[in-house]
Amino acid sequence: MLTIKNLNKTYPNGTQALKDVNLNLEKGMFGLLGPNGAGKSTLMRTIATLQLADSGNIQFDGIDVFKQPDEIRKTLGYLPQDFGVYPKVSAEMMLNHIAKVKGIINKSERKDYVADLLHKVNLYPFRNRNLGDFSGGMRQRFGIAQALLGSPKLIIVDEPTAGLDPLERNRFHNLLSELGENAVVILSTHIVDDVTNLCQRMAVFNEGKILIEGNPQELSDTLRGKVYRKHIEKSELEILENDFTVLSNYLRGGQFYVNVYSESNPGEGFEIVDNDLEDFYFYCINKKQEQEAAI
Ligand SMILES: Nc1ncnc2c1ncn2[C@@H]1O[C@H](COP(=O)(O)OP(=O)(O)OP(=O)(O)O)[C@@H](O)[C@H]1O
Repeated sequence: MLTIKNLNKTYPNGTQALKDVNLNLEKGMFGLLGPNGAGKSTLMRTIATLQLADSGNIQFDGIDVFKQPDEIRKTLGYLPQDFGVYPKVSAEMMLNHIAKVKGIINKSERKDYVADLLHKVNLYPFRNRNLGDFSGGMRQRFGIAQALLGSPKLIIVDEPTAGLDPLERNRFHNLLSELGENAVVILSTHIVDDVTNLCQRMAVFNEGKILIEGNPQELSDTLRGKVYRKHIEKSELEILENDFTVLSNYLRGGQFYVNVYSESNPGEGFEIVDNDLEDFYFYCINKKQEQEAAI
């Protein structure tokens, strides 16, 4: 349904944010994982018709995104990373306005529709409050509501759960997975667990390129039996990094641990772990750095 072909983008300052990106996405949720500056937002903004690429093309259900931006906007729901609001307008008034712009002409139909959306994101009790008086999480939920207006068939959400408390995050996840039944949903996030839990397909994106694409579970399984954990003192980390492929280091219960990639048991004190997508993600990013170091 969404086809991205040979997409390239270099900003005027010389930063090459997209390097020959190719993707084919079908209905369902697609997760985009990548470190800061990988180019995720650039890709999202380009699909959302907010900026042009230097070359390449994007098609959605027969619509050429660059040539027919107005057509794609009719079927697009977009939640950007930084969602600005008009501070002196109430949530209900703003949604009502956007609904009108999106073509919901009938007044009472629009009222019901907006009320339903406000219920969905748990903002109905605050519908008359000005957006400027919303908390960060409430603002984010409002952003989600506006992205869902008009039953979009292509939904792009850039780090949508940032600032949401655990209850609202769950609520949003349920909402997104419902939407994924009828739409192409692209979820850009730093939260690896969200991709594991929600997405049928995913890609690891770094330095403007797709490093790998696939099903989260299948990708994670490629490392099965090759990730080992060891409890170490923090001061030992540097030595370990010289000898092993350290995927990550973290604290658990106040203790310092490393996860290491190895074809066989790396030695005393290491135990095999039930690896997850996060290990795979770090493995991809790490491998890329190793390849660059070897060149
Ligand atoms: N308007 C711009 N002008 C110049 N460089 C830009 C611009 N926007 C982004 N960049 C650069 O392009 C690269 C990709 O940025 P982008 O925001 O797309 O990454 P990202 O993966 O979304 O990062 P994050 O996870 O931090 O949001 C970065 O090096 C960034 O500094």
